[in-house]
Amino acid sequence: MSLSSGLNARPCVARQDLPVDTVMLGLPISPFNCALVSAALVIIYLSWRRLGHRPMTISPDHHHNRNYGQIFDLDGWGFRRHLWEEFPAVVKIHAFLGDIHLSVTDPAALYSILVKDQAIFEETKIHLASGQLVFGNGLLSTQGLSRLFDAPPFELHLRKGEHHRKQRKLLNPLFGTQNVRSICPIAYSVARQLRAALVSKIQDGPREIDILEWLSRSIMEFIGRGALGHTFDGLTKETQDPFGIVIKQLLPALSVTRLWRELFALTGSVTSFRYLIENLPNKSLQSLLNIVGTMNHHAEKILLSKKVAAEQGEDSALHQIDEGKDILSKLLQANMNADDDEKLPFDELVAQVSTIVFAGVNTTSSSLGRIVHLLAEHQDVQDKVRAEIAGAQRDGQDMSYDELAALPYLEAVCRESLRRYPAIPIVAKTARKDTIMPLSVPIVGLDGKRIDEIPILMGTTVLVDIMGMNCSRALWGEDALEWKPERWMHPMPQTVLDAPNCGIYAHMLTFLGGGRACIGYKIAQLNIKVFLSMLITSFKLSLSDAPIFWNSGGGAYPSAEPRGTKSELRLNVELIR
Ligand code: HEM
Repeated sequence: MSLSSGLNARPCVARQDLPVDTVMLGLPISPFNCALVSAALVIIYLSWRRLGHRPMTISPDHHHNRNYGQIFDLDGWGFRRHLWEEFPAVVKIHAFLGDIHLSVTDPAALYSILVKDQAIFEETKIHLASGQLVFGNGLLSTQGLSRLFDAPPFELHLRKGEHHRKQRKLLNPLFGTQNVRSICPIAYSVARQLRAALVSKIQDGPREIDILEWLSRSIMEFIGRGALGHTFDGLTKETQDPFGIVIKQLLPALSVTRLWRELFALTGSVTSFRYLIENLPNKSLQSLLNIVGTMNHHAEKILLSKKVAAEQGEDSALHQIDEGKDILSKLLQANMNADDDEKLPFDELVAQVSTIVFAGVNTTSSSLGRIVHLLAEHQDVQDKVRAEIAGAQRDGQDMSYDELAALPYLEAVCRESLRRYPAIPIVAKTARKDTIMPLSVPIVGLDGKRIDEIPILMGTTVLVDIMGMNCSRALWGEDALEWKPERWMHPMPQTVLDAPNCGIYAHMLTFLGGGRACIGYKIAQLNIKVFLSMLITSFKLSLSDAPIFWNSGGGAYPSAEPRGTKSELRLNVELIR
């Protein structure tokens, strides 16, 4: 076949030096080359099966011929919006190597994917395999809720069953309101450092500043101290903590290696996936591995120091940063007190450390960055939020978690920004067995037939269009695409209340829903509100001449040029108090 002929056509110089029994398809026999050839054969077989043999009855003829790359394009906003507007509910997307994905915005279908049938709709292969490679067995990468899926080859290679649920059971209470309340003073302490850093930049008068840089550093510091009991010192030292540096490098490193990871995930095995990545002499992949190595080394160091403190009991807590109020210290305590079969092993605890920083920092920076950008554009809203906070503060004292949560206009601004501009606009899930996906409202296929529900075949990937549902006109009204904090000062539209509620937050999908919803959403809200209240009462933020483009892709971030790879958000900052 063409694979072998292609390889045989290569110059034979290298082969002539080798004994006959050490070559295979023109490559020297080594474990890596065997794996490479096997992987290539599996990938070719899978692509052939997808292209030629995949039944096309899985979705309505509501299909779209454009490339899947457009959905994840850095400038994919327009294309996605076109999809929701032209094809509400469900649309067929042509994906990698001829695969078909369904992009979904229908609330009943989303309820089925995220809540009712969440055991069927698991994380995609690339998500799980990459997560295993990068974090090990952390929350983002352990397999889900069900023992249903024992079908080879993919599931055989992942640790199955209740793994993810077991981790959530131990971790969920630690991210609850009580613990979030107790880290509120840490948020204020970091907010004051943020204020001091900005004040030092504008001593000589108002100035244009890349505010995102400072927000990201502060959020990293808050998550470091509040969640891990570790200071990155990102606001005080010029040199940055090595753990902080690699955490920042991880997302870009994952983006540039996406194609390789997509390809290797097709082998259906985490072991082969890891083997291929570790052995392919490719600069980007090797750089990803270096980042992962450094990140895990530091995560382990943090955990070991916390573990020693936890074992020494309460006295040692007093000597720790923020007196051991952080979530990791509490996790270690909970793990020590848990029954043997509920305990997490050491490697799974290490995996949670980098998972939490990775999942928390970029998303919160992006969301807070978006809010300050919107407030710079809408000075009237900025003034109103400032007046509300100033009116509620007693003698300049920090407001408690509950007092902040009770400010209606601040809440409205946060909700509306998180609704209209979710930091993660799309996530993907794969059906692990054949199922039926219901629809709230029947749709009409291109053949004119009415479609009430959609049969989904095992292996089909569905794209949960978070932004599409958050901005659905059918749910939120004709003004759904406008940013209007005032909408939250009135009762929610009946259409939203009547739709199946699949999100954990304010009837929207920004923090997703179901068993894999964001575990840190209360921390994110606390973080956003404390930092915002400090910023808005100290500074006036306004637009400068610097251009700002919001890029899409896996997660939203601003840059100074379209499709910019460097994130930045330059605003004018003026001290007012
Ligand atoms: C505004 C800020 C945030 C947004 C918009 C956000 C959004 C999300 C979304 C959409 C998911 C699901 C991802 C997927 O299924 O692929 C998720 C998961 C997760 N988030 Fe967040 N997040 C935010 C802040 C945080 C914070 C502050 C933390 C931790 C301190 C955190 C920790 C996590 C973890 C550990 C998961 C994985 C949960 C699991 O699979 O069980 N997030 N987040």
